Amino acid sequence: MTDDTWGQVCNELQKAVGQNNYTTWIAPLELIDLEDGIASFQAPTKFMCDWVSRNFAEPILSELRRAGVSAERVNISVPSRRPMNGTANGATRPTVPAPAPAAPVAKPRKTPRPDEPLPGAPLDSRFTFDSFVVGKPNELAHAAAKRVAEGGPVTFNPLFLYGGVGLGKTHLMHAIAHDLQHQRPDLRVLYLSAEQFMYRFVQALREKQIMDFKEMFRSIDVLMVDDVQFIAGKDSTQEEFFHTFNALVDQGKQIVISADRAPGEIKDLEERIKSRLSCGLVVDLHPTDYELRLGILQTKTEAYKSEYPDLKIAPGVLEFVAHRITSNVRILEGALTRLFAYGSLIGREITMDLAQECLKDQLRQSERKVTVEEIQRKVAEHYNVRLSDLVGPKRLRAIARPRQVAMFLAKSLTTRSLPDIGRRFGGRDHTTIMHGIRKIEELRGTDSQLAEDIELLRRLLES
Ligand SMILES: Nc1ncnc2c1ncn2[C@@H]1O[C@H](COP(=O)(O)OP(=O)(O)OP(=O)(O)O)[C@@H](O)[C@H]1O
Repeated sequence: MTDDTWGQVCNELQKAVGQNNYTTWIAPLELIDLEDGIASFQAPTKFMCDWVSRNFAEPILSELRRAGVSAERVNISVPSRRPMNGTANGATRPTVPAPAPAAPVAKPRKTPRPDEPLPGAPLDSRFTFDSFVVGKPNELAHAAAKRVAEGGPVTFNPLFLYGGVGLGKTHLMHAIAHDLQHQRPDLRVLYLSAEQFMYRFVQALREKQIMDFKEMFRSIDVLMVDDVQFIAGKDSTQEEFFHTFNALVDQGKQIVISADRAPGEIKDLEERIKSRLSCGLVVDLHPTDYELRLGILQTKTEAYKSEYPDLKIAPGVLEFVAHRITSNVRILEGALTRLFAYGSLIGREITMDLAQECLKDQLRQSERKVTVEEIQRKVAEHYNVRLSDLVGPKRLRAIARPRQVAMFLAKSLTTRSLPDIGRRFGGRDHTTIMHGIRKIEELRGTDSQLAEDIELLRRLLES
């Protein structure tokens, strides 16, 4: 086979397997010879040799045949000793032509040694299992993380942790890494964010070090990737992540992933990746409840007090903060730090008044803003009427009463004016709204069912 024929085959292969796969897997192959119907290639690493044999031998063979080469089999091997130029036996052989334009000369490749430090993100020494407070909303995630941290046989792969901002995903991943470092120092554990994964991948491409990148990632025993939603829509990074993921899972290595939502809900993430991510254990960290928030505040206060024994905090203050700041743990921690700083600066006990004064901005921000539309939706659901009827002109009592309840709640739970509320109820006049509100105020005193409904709706809307 001439170099021209092979060049032609390569062009067709690029179309058949895609540019990315071609560059990663086929371009680095070295064509050795074609004898007795066997097309022999050499791959730079064992991993690559296995991967290409499993995934690309078929397309290579069929493109060879289409180019008129009589080949029956493709054989890929790894050179026992590779001289810098030429092949194992020293003869100069045609190399697979690279499709990309000339790029900087690649640095010599190196195989990762087990003792070589991994290019992960630094671990926060405060994020341990000891400092993680467990409550109902996070108990499953905590238990699963603990299991992975034992470093025993892989039971679920991957462990996929998801939840809203600041609920402890990163904390748990760091805690796993800390424990593994102590209990299983023999394991190569790598924690990094999906953004860092992409950055390293792009850097490897730029520096023509992609094989080093692949080998490094495939040498890991426990890989943890934080905020995986970041790679959604980034095609080449997704592709590389997918291959890394598969290679590790195939080798029985543990993977832990975190994201801000469930795999199936991450927009612009390839279907095959979503399905791969879902096939282990998917656990969500629920928003905190009052007990968990209070537990976190108490734990952090105790830790603070052990360092600053003079700190005095009046009874009820932590309960007040846990009750009022409900957004996420990061904001809760921020509020507590602010309280401590304030208390130590003025050198007084942190009382309820002081807490209210010091946290007024946070308290205002975390006040839940209920909208008129939300109220209408919830009321319509509760009374089983259509939303369009609730805001429409129908005067039937079965619709008029829920509508008045919604008007009443809109006035008491939002800051909207009566004319504004009227506009949101199908353009009604403000006097109609006022009439509706008065009617409900009156009835509430006598109709206990109505009073109960209103209380329930209020709680639902404010939760
Ligand atoms: N259950 C908990 N016990 C103690 N601290 C917690 C708990 N949950 C969260 N935290 C603390 O809250 C802060 C935010 O947590 P973390 O960074 O792990 O959130 P995250 O879920 O990764 O958020 P993001 O999606 O923004 O990355 C950290 O300081 C962490 O220690």
